[in-house]
Amino acid sequence: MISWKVKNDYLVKTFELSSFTECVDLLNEVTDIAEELQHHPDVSIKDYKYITFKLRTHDADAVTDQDWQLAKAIDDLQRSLS
Ligand SMILES: C[C@H](O)[C@H](O)[C@H]1CNC2=NC(N)=NC(=O)C2=N1
Repeated sequence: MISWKVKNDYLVKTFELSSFTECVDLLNEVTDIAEELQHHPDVSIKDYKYITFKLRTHDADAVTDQDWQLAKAIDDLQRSLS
């Protein structure tokens, strides 16, 4: 699995899943953790099965530990759903 990369000042990862539904299911799970952490990703779904998360701490105008914490949580959720 491709790991998170810093691109244009965002921490970014694209997951190739099996379907649009799997992308939406992952996003629904991420919603809960984002609310818990009060830290929210930018999200896009492209070509029905590629979901991209872009993380950045707006308050700090940088990638911070909070982004890495959310990134790890997204990886854990994705693993738990697969
Ligand atoms: C008050 C609240 O905690 C902040 O506005 C949070 C909300 N969610 C956030 N999400 C992200 N990605 N970056 C932030 O700086 C941020 N700030």
